[in-house]
Amino acid sequence: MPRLVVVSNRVAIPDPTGKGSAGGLAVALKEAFQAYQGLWFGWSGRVSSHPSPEPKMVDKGNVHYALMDLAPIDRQEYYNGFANRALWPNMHYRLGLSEFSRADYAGYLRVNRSFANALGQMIRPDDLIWVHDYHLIPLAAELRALGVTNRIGYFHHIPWPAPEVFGTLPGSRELLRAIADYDLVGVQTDLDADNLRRAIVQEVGATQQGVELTTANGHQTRVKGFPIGIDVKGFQQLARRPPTHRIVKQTLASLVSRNLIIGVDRLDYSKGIPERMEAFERFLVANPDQRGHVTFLQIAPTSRSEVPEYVSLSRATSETLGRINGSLGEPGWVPIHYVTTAYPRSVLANLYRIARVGLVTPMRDGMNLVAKEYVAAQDPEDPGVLVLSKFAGAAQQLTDALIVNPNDKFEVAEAIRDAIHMDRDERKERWRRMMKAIQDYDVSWWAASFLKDLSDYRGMSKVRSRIPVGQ
Ligand SMILES: O=P(O)(O)OC[C@H]1O[C@H](O[C@H]2O[C@H](CO)[C@@H](O)[C@H](O)[C@H]2O)[C@H](O)[C@@H](O)[C@@H]1O
Ligand SMILES: O=c1ccn([C@@H]2O[C@H](COP(=O)(O)OP(=O)(O)O)[C@@H](O)[C@H]2O)c(=O)[nH]1
Repeated sequence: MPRLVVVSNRVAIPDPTGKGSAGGLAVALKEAFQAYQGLWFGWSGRVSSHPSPEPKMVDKGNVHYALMDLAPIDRQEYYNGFANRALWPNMHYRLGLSEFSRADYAGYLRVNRSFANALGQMIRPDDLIWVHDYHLIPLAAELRALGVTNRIGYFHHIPWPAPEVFGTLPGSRELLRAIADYDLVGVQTDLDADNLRRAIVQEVGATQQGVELTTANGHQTRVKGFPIGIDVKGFQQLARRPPTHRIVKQTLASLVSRNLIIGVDRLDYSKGIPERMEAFERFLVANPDQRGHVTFLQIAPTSRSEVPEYVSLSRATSETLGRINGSLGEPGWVPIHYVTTAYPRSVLANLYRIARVGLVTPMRDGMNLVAKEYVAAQDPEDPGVLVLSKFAGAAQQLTDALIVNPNDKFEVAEAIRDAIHMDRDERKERWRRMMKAIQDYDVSWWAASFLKDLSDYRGMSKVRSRIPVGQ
């Protein structure tokens, strides 16, 4: 059995108390690491003025964690800058927000190179290497340039936009060349896969046969959709537990007999939070009988707060919230409850189960695990209704949600109305079909099918003679 080497920007070390809120990737990889001996390499999350070029090693269970600190300039240029101010908005179709800077791009390439230098020394000949996320696209190219011939896979968690959109980003062709140095590239949906294959053919001159692409140097790359799933059973168990957390008890007490609508998202412009608040406002204006009978709880943990666009979003969201609560609220009833704290998954599971409507309306989203968690948490005998944006990857699988265009607040308002009034039989039938979709493609399926495809790779991962990107 080969060793599994996972590389990601954020590394989730298990919380010894077991109480911490595990991130999506940590849960997703937990099972993969049970089947393989593992090494997980990435950023420690710490910034230090003189970071060591060697990782700090931490051992937990059968996984070795190799953690790299970043210098302040690296964090700024690589994470806040190129990854989150240029790539993230471009890949979420927000070209007006995409800020390219040559210095940031150079910082992005520099961090990828220093990660490759540190990781390259730890690689054994049979290791399977699995890289995650847009922060690390050039990593395989850098490893190849160091002589690493192992099988290397990459999973892209966010949307891959149409070639015409990605092509607007300076450096995009170089990044496409770099991505072709992976042996297997996984994306969330078939549409993402089609977009990426078209771009590699158009910009790098690769030839295509089905999901296989061959570049001029003879390297074969397979680009396929592997929709990420959740730990359905684990989430169901959490949701069935009686509410003990103060926040859940308080929410229940404050609802009295009102219906709860819930939204849970990082405070990110891709999630459409102010737009969703305005759709809820429209719902209340169009359905005055519902005023005082429904509460919308939006949980929106602060995210990437050093990036200017996120600061503006935070301000705009608070303004929208204040305006709506001021104009439609009544003594004893606040229409929208808004919190920017992150809650543990156990609390979310209880809240999802209480909520009559799950409102998941991103403007664009790779997958959106919250949509799947909301479904998993429901009471089979009295399930709530999921209202889901057509632009979330999850909409490709959860076709029994009420699918909406988040740009149309009238349409979203009507879906909220339909969800509130939907009879129990229809709710049960829709829920049953959505449950089947998330059970058939859960997180174990995701990790196992990606790793099987990567293990089966029989192409030749030759050392590149060409210069790595950015030189
Ligand atoms: O690490 P941060 O900058 O705080 O951001 C949090 C994570 O956001 C992104 O998540 C994506 O992956 C999810 C799971 O595949 C998917 O459901 C979602 O649609 C994506 O937005 C990002 O890809 C991660 O790197 C971040 O850690
Ligand atoms: O207060 C919070 C808000 C979110 N989450 C978790 O964060 C993940 C968000 O994943 P998603 O794919 O929906 O969006 P992302 O933030 O990765 O873009 C989900 O597993 C949520 O349960 C959490 O643990 N606490």
